[in-house]
Amino acid sequence: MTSELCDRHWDVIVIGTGIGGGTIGRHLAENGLAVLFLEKGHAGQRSATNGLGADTITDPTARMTQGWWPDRVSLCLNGRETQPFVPIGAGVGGSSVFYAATLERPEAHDLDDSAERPHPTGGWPVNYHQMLPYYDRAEALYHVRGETDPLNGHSAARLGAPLPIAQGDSRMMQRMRAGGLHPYQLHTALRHLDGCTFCFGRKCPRDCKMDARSAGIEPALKTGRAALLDRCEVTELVGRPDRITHVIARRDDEQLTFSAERVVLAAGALSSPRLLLNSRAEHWPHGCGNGNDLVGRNLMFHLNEMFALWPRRGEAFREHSKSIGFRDLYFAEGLRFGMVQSMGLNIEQGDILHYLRRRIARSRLRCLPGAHQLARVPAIIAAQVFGRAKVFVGLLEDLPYAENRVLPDPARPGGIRIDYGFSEELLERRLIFRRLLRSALKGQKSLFLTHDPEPNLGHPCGTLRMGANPATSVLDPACRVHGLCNLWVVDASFMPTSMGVNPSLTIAANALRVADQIAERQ
Ligand SMILES: Cc1cc2nc3c(=O)[nH]c(=O)nc-3n(C[C@H](O)[C@H](O)[C@H](O)COP(=O)(O)OP(=O)(O)OC[C@H]3O[C@@H](n4cnc5c(N)ncnc54)[C@H](O)[C@@H]3O)c2cc1C
Repeated sequence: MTSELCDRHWDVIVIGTGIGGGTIGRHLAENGLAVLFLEKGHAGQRSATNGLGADTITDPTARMTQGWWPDRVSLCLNGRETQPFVPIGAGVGGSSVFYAATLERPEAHDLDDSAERPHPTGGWPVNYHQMLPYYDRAEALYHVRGETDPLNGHSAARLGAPLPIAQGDSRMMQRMRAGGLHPYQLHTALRHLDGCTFCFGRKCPRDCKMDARSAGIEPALKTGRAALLDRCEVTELVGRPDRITHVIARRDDEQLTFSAERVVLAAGALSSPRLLLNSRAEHWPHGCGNGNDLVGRNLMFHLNEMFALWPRRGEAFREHSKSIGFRDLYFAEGLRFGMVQSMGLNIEQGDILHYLRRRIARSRLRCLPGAHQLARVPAIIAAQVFGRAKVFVGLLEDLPYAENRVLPDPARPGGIRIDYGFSEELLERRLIFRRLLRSALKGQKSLFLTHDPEPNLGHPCGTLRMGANPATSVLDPACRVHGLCNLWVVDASFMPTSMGVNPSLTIAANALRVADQIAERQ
């Protein structure tokens, strides 16, 4: 079968099957194009009920089989070198099979420049109004349900009805309203079949949670015009100065060559730049599309500000529901922050203990004999007095800086290196965000769980930024690599700024926009 896939000249090859790749591939296959998906990870393991245990979490083979990125990355964070595993997917559906399915729209100022809300890059080359029909379509494709945000009221025509809300959550929303906030039920990509167990943060065994697999790859394959080759890592793009002619990949130690009229790169914001930088030729001496040394730069993550909120005495959360969000601090005091949302996690005594011990380890108390054990006492008291708490996260927008970048790891062939530092501007904005959060939560029993700034390594973006000017961007406004007539990028790399919301709805909407342009050029 593999040789048949290699022999055929495809209409489109899509590299990577995450939200970007799955969404565009489905749309193109449904519009009559022959699409080949090439995916580094496995197609199997629809459900990950066994998950990764303490004994397997660092085992590359187990990680790969379960759909997680297999290798450690070399991370230089603010000058400190570490080798963590990053929480990104490597399997059919990419990271989205593990995501929490919160598909929220950004706000107009995330994309547009205006006198009231100046945009840090002067604005995206596609404005909010132009994106709106694609947000509608992406919401329909991913069966997004939830309540309209009372502060924005932007088109919710396509939103499905929110799920019935648990009593504890409903009371918490009432208290938030009484405190002047404007909470609403989060927008979630969920068909909600009978017996739904809310697979937020883990693989859904059915077509209930809508991700790139259930809403992208599987419907694409059903058209009969698409094919998928898993365990197939693309290692190089080959071509003429203005055109990709071949895609080189490795599968089971065998080198394979594929060809197509068009190539769509959707390997994720950490991997797509690496592939371009590894694609060198006489006419691409610094890598494909890298004439201006921008490939891999402007890497952004959100900063996570996590806090716990406790219910009132006598109230309890019955389930790990991920239902509440608010945008009161999205843009405040003339600054860009982001939305706040529940994470679908409740914390108990053990989690509070863990948190307190982490704080002690960082403070001068760490020198006190027995301080580690002493933390048990306030943890037990907190858990008994307050009960279980609900965890929230404030997503703080990150902005692009050229020195923050991803590149092939010079120390490990095939590896990823990330150089990332917190700018002064980000750290200052973070302090203000925390102050505003504290003030918004006044009168509620709350506890900040984040101490040091924490980049959300599961939200990388911006590494192949889109722009009208080829001197300052890698992709043109249609997400085509400047100077190449048949290479597009549709994963999170294209984003000029990280916005104040989760990225997936925008990645999906943009993939539909690019798909329309490719289909029209047929
Ligand atoms: C635990 C978790 C929860 C999250 N929750 C949310 C949420 O609620 N809402 C939200 O909007 N976002 C969420 N995110 C973030 C979101 O999942 C990602 O931003 C989004 O899925 C990224 O999609 P992508 O298309 O850019 O790439 P990816 O999902 O990274 O997909 C890229 C794919 O390409 C493959 N690939 C890489 N290199 C190659 C190669 N050389 N050859 C072939 N294939 C290759 C990879 O294996 C992978 O399958 C979450 C992320 C995590 C980890």
